[in-house]
Amino acid sequence: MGRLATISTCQLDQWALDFDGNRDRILEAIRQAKAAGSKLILTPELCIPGYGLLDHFQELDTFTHSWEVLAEIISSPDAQDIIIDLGLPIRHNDVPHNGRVLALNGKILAIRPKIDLCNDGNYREMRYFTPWTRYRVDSYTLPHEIQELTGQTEVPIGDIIFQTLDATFASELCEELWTPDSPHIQYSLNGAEIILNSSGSHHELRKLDTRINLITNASKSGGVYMYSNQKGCDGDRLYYDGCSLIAINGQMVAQGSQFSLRDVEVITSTVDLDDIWSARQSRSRGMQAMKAHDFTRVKIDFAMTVKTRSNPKLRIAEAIKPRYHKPEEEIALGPACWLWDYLRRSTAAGYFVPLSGGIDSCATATIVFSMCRLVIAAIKEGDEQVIKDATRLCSGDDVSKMSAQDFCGRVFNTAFMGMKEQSSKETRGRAEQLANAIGAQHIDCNIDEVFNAVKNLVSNTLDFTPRFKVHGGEPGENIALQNFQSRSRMILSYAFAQLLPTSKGRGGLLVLGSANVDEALRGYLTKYDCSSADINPIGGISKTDLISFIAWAEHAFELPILQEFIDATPTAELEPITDDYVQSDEVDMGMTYKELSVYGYLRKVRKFGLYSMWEKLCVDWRDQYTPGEVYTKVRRFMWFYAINRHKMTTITPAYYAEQYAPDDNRFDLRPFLYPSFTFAHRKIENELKTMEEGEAGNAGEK
Ligand SMILES: Nc1ncnc2c1ncn2[C@@H]1O[C@H](COP(=O)(O)OP(=O)(O)OC[C@H]2O[C@@H]([n+]3cccc(C(=O)O)c3)[C@H](O)[C@@H]2O)[C@@H](O)[C@H]1O
Ligand SMILES: Nc1ncnc2c1ncn2[C@@H]1O[C@H](COP(=O)(O)OP(=O)(O)OP(=O)(O)O)[C@@H](O)[C@H]1O
Ligand SMILES: NC(=O)CC[C@H](N)C(=O)O
Repeated sequence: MGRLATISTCQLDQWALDFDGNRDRILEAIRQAKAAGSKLILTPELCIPGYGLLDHFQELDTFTHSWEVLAEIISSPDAQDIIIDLGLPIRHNDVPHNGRVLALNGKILAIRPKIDLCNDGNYREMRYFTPWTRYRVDSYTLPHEIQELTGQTEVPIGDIIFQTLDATFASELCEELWTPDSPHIQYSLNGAEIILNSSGSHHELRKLDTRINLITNASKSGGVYMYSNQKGCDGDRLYYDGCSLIAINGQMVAQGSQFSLRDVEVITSTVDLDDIWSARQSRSRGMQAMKAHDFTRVKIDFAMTVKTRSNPKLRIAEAIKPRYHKPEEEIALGPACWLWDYLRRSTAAGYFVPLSGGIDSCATATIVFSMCRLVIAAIKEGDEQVIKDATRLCSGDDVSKMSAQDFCGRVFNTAFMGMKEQSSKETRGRAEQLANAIGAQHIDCNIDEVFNAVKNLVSNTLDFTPRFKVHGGEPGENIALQNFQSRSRMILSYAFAQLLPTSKGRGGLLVLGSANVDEALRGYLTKYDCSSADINPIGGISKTDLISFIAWAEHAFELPILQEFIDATPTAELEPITDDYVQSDEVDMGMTYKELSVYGYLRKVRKFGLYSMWEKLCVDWRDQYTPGEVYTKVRRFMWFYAINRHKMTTITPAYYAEQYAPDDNRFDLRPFLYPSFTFAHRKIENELKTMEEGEAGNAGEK
């Protein structure tokens, strides 16, 4: 008894097309795994070029450079005597595949191409890769340079199981785990002891639970399941959230961090492969195993395990409980890590936020502060890369003794841009107090001059003076006047971001947006106002989640001022305040933020049209609203959604965090010029009529 295998997985903060950096991070992970006594290391999906290359996967250079980097890795003296599982695109018979290359001691063992590609939501793998056919195995002719390096010409490529002298394992790539008929089922029935899952899986609020359930379920009938994921922002809207882990027989024994600024994190465990035996001793499994597909086995002349007796001190990993963050923590940490990667990789000098005193820009600013807290914590832990990047951002100054507030003051500027009449002293005061509390450099100014200049120019040119609604103006005039203000703020934001003394990096300060996912869905924003920014950390987060986040951050970040943001009624402050009128978001929108979350979920996640949405809500909301009232609500939502959909084509790139994000650029592809939904309206109205007639009939019978 006792076949002890010490094995490693890792999470790497790769960057699309950063071949040098990606290679260095992979080699560092291999070094750390070897230092921990590992005989096998798993790396994330497509980790050599990076996962998020999108159409760069169609370039031949990407294939060539990936092999060149692979050659550098496998020939490195640091990468010997350990089985290495690497991710790169593979061209076989001129068909592109998303592949894994397994190597040992400078030789290629075999190639495992991905069978089930991911093509939902943000994923477009079918655009660049062809799925490998299940159970197929071919011979692959290695690129000439690799032939020269390894002395090999051909290696097996396909759906295979690997067999060392003392253990068996097989690869399963990311999405393959998420399918109903995952390859690991057949591998496991064939006796494969370890499944190696390499992933490029992004953060989404409350998603980790699904991932961990899939992994623990995949190993519950006996076996080891290793999971390796990318981490960080690799050049796009997604944050890959690590959580690489090792499980055995349905129980987790190791889990990597979900959010951290560490570029390389290696997770190593020693597992006893003989522990798998007992978990596989059911006759029903045995009978299924007799009928399992017979896989090609790639034999490896290498021992992965040691006997317990030869190393009695080796500690076998024990079961641990999965670690989940609360959604509020996920909001604080995920976008903060993403912002840090974006800042250091863009080489900009810092961030700028137009701070209104409302909850959304407050959330964006608090996330920047969260980033500063993470940076300072990483500096204290001695993270060399973070120290280097932070020192650059602070113009070479010593960062070792800085507080989060000190660092924030070096990389973050905010500005309140008020109107003398419309901006209340409360919003102005809140903005300033928040900036002071987090240490940001703050500007307080009024934009009346710009507003009046635009208004006068337009009035003189058109010989027509627009008036606010409260002064007797028509809706169109009222909105035009609001938009003069909001669009001027956008121009001023860019002017400040470019010219503030802190703007010493390439591109100055990056302007952050703070339109939330619900406003985007309803179109409650002015096109090209401050909703237009460089990037937006909260554009994929709902208003309700943002409020909970601010409530959490008040205590977690010791910022008492945040309570005042929660207590305030959300208002755009774009219309003059009078004795009996203060503009309020939910009144303006004609729906609540809570309702918007429901519509967003039904439209995108449940894939409901107007009619199905009405049917569903007639049931879900039956205690509050009649079917007729539900119809009015759904119809109103779809109307605003449709007339404002064009705003999604230019919406600022946002951290993707919510399943119902309406971002038209990558995630939610739909038309932006809609007809009115007369067909669905008529159908519902007919049904309402039938319902009314039925009720009248029933009443008559009584
Ligand atoms: N089908 C179509 N395809 C392409 N473009 C189309 C279009 N229809 C209109 N447009 C364009 O869009 C323009 C109308 O959109 P836009 O200029 O944005 O203006 P609009 O949506 O009419 O008004 C902005 C709304 O957002 C509210 N707001 C503004 C600022 C902040 C907040 C907040 O608290 O969050 C709320 C404000 O109170 C108002 O209700 C048209 O003038 C036209 O240029
Ligand atoms: N007085 C202001 N000073 C600075 N920026 C402002 C001001 N008013 C609005 N903004 C910017 O414009 C964005 C959208 O405006 P608005 O406040 O109307 O909408 P919001 O999405 O409800 O945001 P918030 O909750 O931050 O107020 C804000 O998030 C903020 O970045
Ligand atoms: N890269 C992939 O195959 C992604 C798979 C899966 N849908 C996830 O989000 O993790």
